[in-house]
Amino acid sequence: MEWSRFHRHKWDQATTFAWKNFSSAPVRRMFSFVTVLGRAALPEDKLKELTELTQEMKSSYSAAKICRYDPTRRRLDNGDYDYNADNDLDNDIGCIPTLSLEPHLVQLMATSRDPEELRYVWRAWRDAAGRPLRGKYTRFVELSNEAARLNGFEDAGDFWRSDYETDDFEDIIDGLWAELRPLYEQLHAYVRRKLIEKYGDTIVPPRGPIPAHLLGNMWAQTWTHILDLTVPYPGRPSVDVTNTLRRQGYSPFDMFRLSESFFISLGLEPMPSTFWQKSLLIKPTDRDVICHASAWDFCNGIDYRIKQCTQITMEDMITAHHEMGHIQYDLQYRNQPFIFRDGANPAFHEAVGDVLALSAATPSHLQEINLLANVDESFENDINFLFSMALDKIAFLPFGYLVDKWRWEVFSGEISESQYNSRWWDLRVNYQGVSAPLLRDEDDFDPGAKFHIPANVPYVRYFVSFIVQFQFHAELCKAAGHSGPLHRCNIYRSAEAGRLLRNVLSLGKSRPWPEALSVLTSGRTNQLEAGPILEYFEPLMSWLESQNKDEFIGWQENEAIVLGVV
Ligand SMILES: O=C(CCC(O)(O)[C@H](Cc1ccccc1)NC(=O)c1ccccc1)N[C@@H](Cc1c[nH]c2ccccc12)C(=O)O
Ligand SMILES: [Zn+2]
Repeated sequence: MEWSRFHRHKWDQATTFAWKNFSSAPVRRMFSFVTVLGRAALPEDKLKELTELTQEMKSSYSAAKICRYDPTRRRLDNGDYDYNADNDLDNDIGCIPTLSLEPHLVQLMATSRDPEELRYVWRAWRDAAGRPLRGKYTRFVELSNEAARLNGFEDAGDFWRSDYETDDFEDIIDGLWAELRPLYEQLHAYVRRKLIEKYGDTIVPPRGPIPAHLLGNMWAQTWTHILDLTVPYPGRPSVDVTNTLRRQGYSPFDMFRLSESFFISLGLEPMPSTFWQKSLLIKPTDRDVICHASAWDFCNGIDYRIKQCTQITMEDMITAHHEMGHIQYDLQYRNQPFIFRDGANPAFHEAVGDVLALSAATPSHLQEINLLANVDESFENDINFLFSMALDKIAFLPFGYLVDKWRWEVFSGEISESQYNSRWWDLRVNYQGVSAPLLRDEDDFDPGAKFHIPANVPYVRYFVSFIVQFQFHAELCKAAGHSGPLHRCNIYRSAEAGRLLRNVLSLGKSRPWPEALSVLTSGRTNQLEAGPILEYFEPLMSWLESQNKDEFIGWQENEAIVLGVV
């Protein structure tokens, strides 16, 4: 509470100055930030309620557990699994919920190929993590909007979008999605065909949305875990090096060291020594922690930490790069005035680590660090690599887009509490072309089963990051003197690429992000552009179009197969 009283006092002071007329642009910029108080603008009692609500939602989500799938458990007369059997203990088959999202359910959703087990896990997680938050969320929205209005914004969504310092942000996002949707639809059609080959067309509708539980991820936001079912040219060395990492005895620390060595090879900063002592890289066994990965800057130029419940998988190696990218950005702008120690916009912060991972994940780099056997640069291997990258970077786009589309409409009141879940599934079908594998209603709260909703972390930053990271990749590859297809570029050890990256990251938030983009591109552009990501995936787009020539592209909502559960 102390801090907010001090903060409000500074706010009162700052808002009394006629700072908007100050002659110095950086000083005006500083005042424009320090006069935004956020939730501390609320009266004490409401601030307390909002803080407690957020804490309750986060701990409820982090503690959620489900029972093991047991196919022998009682079934309804229509043959469906009786989910309620878990709870009424009188028939002595009640269970003890023991499975957590990380690592158990992540692992199950990635590796199970039993549609019934997948459907059980998909639903049980939403019962345990999403449903209990529904009532809290409505009050949370009210208080968040009140705080935003006290800061002069329309609502909390308006406040969040202000981080991008442009009044046509939604148009920009819509335009980028329109450019990328054709590529997504081609990937979606190809993957749907492969899932029909695996599971049959009674489960996967040939012209409809893909049931969300079959895509290898709890939210169907990344499809990398069904690479084995969908890879274009099977029988070649897999670019998923999970097994090699395990065979070579990699520890979580080794994976973070691997990421650090990539940063150092570019001339960027090593992790401070305290990082290795104070970070939490392994899930503790004695207490519940919030396992969702995060990176922390303790604002003293020394103490920086990552918290990640790391598994030895390729996915977690990529995430390690992502998290370390946050720390690297923190280190690069640590000499800026305090108020400017932030990303040029939130997407830049999400992009840093991913840019390096675009090089680190290339087959040539994986060979260089002995994680992949020598593979020849054949057309088939190229397509396999691009396809596996698309299962992450392209599959994610509509999800990255729709999460905050839903939240902005909740904050603005376009979506009322009675529509939370139906509007969520409208967006999931419309943008992502995925459907719920069983009936949903307004007792469910499926958005709440995704970390960023209870944790109140904005999400469109990832959509923008997945686009801008390819602009970074293209420019750094140019600086590194790369020639040839963009997807083969590896900037490892390039001092020139490192210098350009440092020039952009060290700006922090001292300049509007278009100026940071102008530095990145040597003045060629200052806008978000889909060109680089489309260029990167161009060979795959042509290949998919030829593979899909007899395929139904897109999906019809009424084709969705939804199995009712009484
Ligand atoms: O949430 C994350 C990674 C976590 C984070 O690093 O973005 C973390 C989220 C967070 C924010 C606030 C409190 C707790 C967690 N963000 C940070 O740690 C962070 C650090 C410094 C500045 C800004 C954010 N990724 C998203 C999007 C995503 C999916 N697949 C990916 C692959 C690579 C990179 C991102 C993703 C997700 O898992 O759905
Ligand atoms: Zn992040």
